Amino acid sequence: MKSRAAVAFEAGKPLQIVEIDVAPPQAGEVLVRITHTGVCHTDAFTLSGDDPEGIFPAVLGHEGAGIVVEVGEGVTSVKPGDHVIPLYTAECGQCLFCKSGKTNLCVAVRATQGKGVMPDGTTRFSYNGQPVYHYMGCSTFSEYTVVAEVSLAKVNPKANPEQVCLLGCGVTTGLGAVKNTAKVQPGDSVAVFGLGGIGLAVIQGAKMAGAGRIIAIDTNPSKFELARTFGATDCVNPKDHDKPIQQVIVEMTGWGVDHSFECIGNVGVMRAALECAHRGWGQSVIIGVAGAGQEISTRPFQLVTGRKWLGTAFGGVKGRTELPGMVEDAMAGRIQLAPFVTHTMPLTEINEAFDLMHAGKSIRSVVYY
Ligand SMILES: NC(=O)C1=CN([C@@H]2O[C@H](COP(=O)(O)OP(=O)(O)OC[C@H]3O[C@@H](n4cnc5c(N)ncnc54)[C@H](O)[C@@H]3O)[C@@H](O)[C@H]2O)C=CC1
Ligand SMILES: N[C@@H](CCC(=O)N[C@@H](CSC=O)C(=O)NCC(=O)O)C(=O)O
Ligand SMILES: [Zn+2]
Ligand SMILES: [Zn+2]
Repeated sequence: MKSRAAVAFEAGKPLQIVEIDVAPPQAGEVLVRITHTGVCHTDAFTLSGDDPEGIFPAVLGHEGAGIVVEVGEGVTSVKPGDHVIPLYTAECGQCLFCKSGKTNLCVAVRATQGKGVMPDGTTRFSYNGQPVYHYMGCSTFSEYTVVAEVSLAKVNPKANPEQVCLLGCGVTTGLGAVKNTAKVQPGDSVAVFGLGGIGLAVIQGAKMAGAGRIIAIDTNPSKFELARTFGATDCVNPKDHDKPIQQVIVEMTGWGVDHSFECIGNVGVMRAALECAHRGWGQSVIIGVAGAGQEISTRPFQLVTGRKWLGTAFGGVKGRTELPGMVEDAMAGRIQLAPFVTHTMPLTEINEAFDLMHAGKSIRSVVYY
């Protein structure tokens, strides 16, 4: 079948809106009509050419909501008409990782997903007879996409897709990082570096966890108002200080914060986030994705004196098990999604979403089909 799609033909170039061919779902696969998709910084990261797993031409996008159109052989957990959120972190329930009870990092389709193909090693997308690759197992920048059954969470059909698509990545990652990775406790102090969709979701999660002081840090002060709305108690612009930001945070708090979160993808800031954690027990969670060849560093003394460095993917959330409940929470107002959606646009204007992100003018742009 034909599908309108925004294709990344080349790194560093705008997406092109074209009509691609989408082959039918094979065994264990599902054809989904995407109705809405958020644009996450990770899409921009891969488009920039910095992603070691980046492969072109590809249909990017991984923060979507849609409706099942057709299922391949053997698919039993979803049927045509079901409302779904594609998952870049699958949940098969059978692999070593799923069964461990220790992680959400299912490996069922991860190896082929990283190569831009479906589990059988081939792609369902083509343009002018040439292969176009999948992305993060989702490819939500195509109106019709093919996804592995294990990469779909079935959700309440009454949910607003313009908002719940954000549970496909940004908001879930931030909330989950607080709850599952850092395990923030009532009264704990928190520092959040980077106030995009991820950082603001961390702030929302910290507030929900009953955190005491929540320090929001960004070089773009236009982000502070929304950060305060979500629960930030202090807002800090590193550019206003003539000393390292970690020193600023330590001086503000005495010994540093109980938890810090890096939500940018900047290895220098990752170091600062670790070094503003409390002596003896402070921990720092890396959420941001850094480019190929980048490495983190700090003095080992920072760890010797009790700080911990952690990381999280999709906030440690098991998508098929937990997303349906998170959608219910959003519908009941227990999770706020509306404030994240600063812009909406049709697919034809998707490049504007990237421009707004790079200009620091958006939190989330949601594209509709
Ligand atoms: N680990 C995971 O599962 C996930 C990771 N990510 C990653 O999280 C990061 C954030 O994503 P988004 O919120 O979508 O990005 P965004 O671009 O919307 O927000 C980033 C924020 O960081 C701020 N910033 C940039 N440099 C800074 C600096 N030196 N100091 C302080 N603030 C600075 C920007 O002004 C902006 O407000 C990206 O690296 C993305 O790839 C995103 C989703 C899931
Ligand atoms: N492909 C990159 C790494 C990209 C990455 O770290 N992705 C995050 C999700 S970012 C979402 O917006 C993640 O969950 N990683 C775990 C995974 O299994 O991909 C590289 O190769 O460096
Ligand atoms: Zn994302
Ligand atoms: Zn698994």
